Parts: sequence; structure tokens; C-alpha cells
Amino acid sequence: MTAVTAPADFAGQVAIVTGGGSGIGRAVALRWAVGGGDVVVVGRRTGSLEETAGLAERYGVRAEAAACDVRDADAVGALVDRVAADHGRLDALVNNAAGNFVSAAEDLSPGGWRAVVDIVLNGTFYCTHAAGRHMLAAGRGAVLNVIASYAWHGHPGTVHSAAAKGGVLAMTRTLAAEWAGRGVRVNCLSPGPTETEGAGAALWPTDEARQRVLASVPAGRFTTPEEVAESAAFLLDGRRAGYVTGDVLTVDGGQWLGRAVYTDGTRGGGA
Ligand SMILES: CCCCCCCCC/C=C/C(=O)SCCNC(=O)CCNC(=O)[C@H](O)C(C)(C)COP(=O)(O)OP(=O)(O)OC[C@H]1O[C@@H](n2cnc3c(N)ncnc32)[C@H](O)[C@@H]1OP(=O)(O)O
Ligand SMILES: NC(=O)C1=CN([C@@H]2O[C@H](COP(=O)(O)OP(=O)(O)OC[C@H]3O[C@@H](n4cnc5c(N)ncnc54)[C@H](OP(=O)(O)O)[C@@H]3O)[C@@H](O)[C@H]2O)C=CC1
Repeated sequence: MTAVTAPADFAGQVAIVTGGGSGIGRAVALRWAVGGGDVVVVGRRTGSLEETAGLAERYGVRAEAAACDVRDADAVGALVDRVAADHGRLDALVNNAAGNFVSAAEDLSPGGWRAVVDIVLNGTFYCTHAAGRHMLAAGRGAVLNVIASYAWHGHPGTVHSAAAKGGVLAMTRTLAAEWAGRGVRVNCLSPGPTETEGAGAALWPTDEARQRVLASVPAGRFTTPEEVAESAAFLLDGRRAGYVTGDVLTVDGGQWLGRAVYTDGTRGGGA
């Protein structure tokens, strides 16, 4: 008889979610908590992290707000070691923290390039390096890296973020192969335009910009952090996605495919 798996259940497990104080990171942290897992949310702004932790605790789990800049490798290492020691385990890491803004490449300063690449690419490596050692020692774990589809198709105006996310994609596939035989899965989640304050302020601050982004999505709508978090939960759940590693789950309403001229498959009438 075919066995049907139960919904995600993270009871007794521990996750670290970077950028867990807002947007997609908060939704992923709360989705993990709904599944019964303890969660540590990491970011720079203590207030928003504490808010997430408070919301997570309503589900009866242990939740902690940990202030840390993912660009600081030593601080990341100390935090991850402390969390693993406190809980006696570390099951999941979600690399969700990011910085972004739109700038023509020729106007981007070295400092602007560094800020984004340090958060997205280097920060992801520091967190993964620190967490991966605990996971490898335990012979189990899941790393989920939040990227964007321009990691593979590029995108004018976001050369820093696209290059960094592309690096994260290559890192994901490399580590997935390196760690698959030792029980640690590494995957990417690639959301499309998602209603978050951070992305709205950074990428579509005006109604006109927002309409242009919306017009690029065949599904005709933005997604929500909660909808994205459901896909994150799937990839983090070793019972449902235990054989998935090194891959990208794209949750974008067809945005990256939506480059057609005849978008409804017809020429719109006429001979
Ligand atoms: C796309 C379509 C949808 C496409 C469809 C949807 C796909 C979206 C995919 C991805 C979405 C996201 O990532 S959304 C995530 C958005 N969230 C965030 O950005 C939140 C976090 N952001 C931040 O912390 C900041 O914005 C960030 C600049 C990145 C880092 O802050 P820091 O305090 O470390 O940095 P600062 O000291 O302020 O600045 C560092 C340098 O960056 C420069 N800099 C800062 N803002 C700048 C700006 N707007 N334009 C130019 N340059 C800027 C400064 O001048 C500094 O350079 P020097 O003066 O030379 O030193
Ligand atoms: N929203 C969208 O349309 C899309 C988003 N994504 C990706 O989803 C993820 C979440 O984005 P979203 O929720 O929209 O944006 P947010 O701005 O809400 O989230 C970014 C988070 O990263 C944290 N962060 C930023 N810099 C650092 C740092 N140096 N150290 C630690 N934490 C940091 C921020 O917290 P704090 O400021 O407190 O440090 C914040 O909580 C990102 O990886 C983004 O690239 C991908 C595709 C589309």
C-alpha cells in the first residue's frame, strides 16, 4: 500500500532563520514554529526579531531573537555554536537575510557592491559553514537558501544582488553534492515578487514601479510571505523532501518564464 506522509512536523527540531525579523524570514520562522520546531531568528534590528520570537512562542515552542550581522563571520560562528549547544542540536538553517536596491551598474560604488555581496553571498557562506559543521557531525540537517530567479537569468539594475544570488546558487549545488552522503541537504527557494516592506521599499517604491513588476508576472499577482513559507516548509521537511538536494524550488507565478510576446498564446485576433 502507498504510504501517505503527514504534514510537516518539526517537533523537537531547531532552526536558525536569518532575516527572521521581517517579511519572508518571519513567515518561514512562524511556519516552522507551527510545525512544533524551536526557532532562532537572526538579524540586526532587535525589536523586529523580538516581535517574531513572541509570535512564534504562541505556538508553544522555544523562540529566540539573536542580534547578529551575518557579515561578521566570528559573530556568526559564536552564535551558531551557542545555539547548537543550548538546544543540543541544529536541524535547519534558512539563509534568508538580504540587502538590495536598484542601481545602474556604472553608478554602483564599490561600497554598494560590497554591502550586498557581503550580506547575501558571504553571509550565506558564514552561516552555512558554521551550521554545516554541526549538521555533518550529527549526520542530518537541511539548509535552505533564499535566492531570486535573476541568479540564473540576470536582471538589469541589480548586478550586485544577481551576482551574489548566482554565487549562492553555485554554493548550494556544490555543498549539496559535497554533503549528500553525510545526511545534509542544501536547496534553494526562489520567490517571485513578494509583498514585503523591505522589497517594496528597495525595489518598487512607487505605484508605477509596482505596476511594472506586476505586469511581469503571468499569474497577475504578487505572492505573500506565507505562501512562500509553505514551500520552504516542504523543502525543510526531511520526510517529504528527504531526497531533494541541490535544487531550486521557484515560487514566482511564472515570472521568469513570462518573457513571451503572445502572452495568452494567441496573436490577439486578426489574420
Ligand atoms: C528589481 C525588480 C523586481 C524583480 C522581481 C523581484 C525579485 C527580487 C529579488 C530580491 C529581493 C530582495 O532582495 S528584497 C530585500 C530588500 N531588503 C533590504 O534591502 C533590507 C536590508 N537593506 C539594507 O540593509 C541596506 O539597504 C543595504 C544598503 C543593502 C545595507 O545597509 P548598510 O547599512 O550595510 O549599508 P550602507 O552603509 O547604508 O550603504 C552601503 C553602501 O551601499 C550604498 N547604497 C546604499 N543604498 C543605495 C542605493 N539605494 N543606491 C545606491 N547605493 C546605495 C551606500 O552608498 C554605501 O556605499 P558607499 O557610500 O560607497 O560606501
Ligand atoms: N520580496 C521579494 O519580492 C523577494 C525576496 N527575495 C528574497 O527573500 C529574502 C527575504 O526578503 P524580504 O522578506 O522581501 O525582505 P526583508 O527586507 O523583509 O528581509 C531582509 C531581512 O534580512 C535582514 N538582514 C539584512 N541585512 C542583514 C545583515 N547584514 N545581517 C543580518 N540580517 C540582515 C533584515 O533584518 P535587519 O535589517 O534587522 O538586519 C531583514 O529582516 C531575501 O533573501 C530576498 O532576496 C527573493 C525574491 C523576491
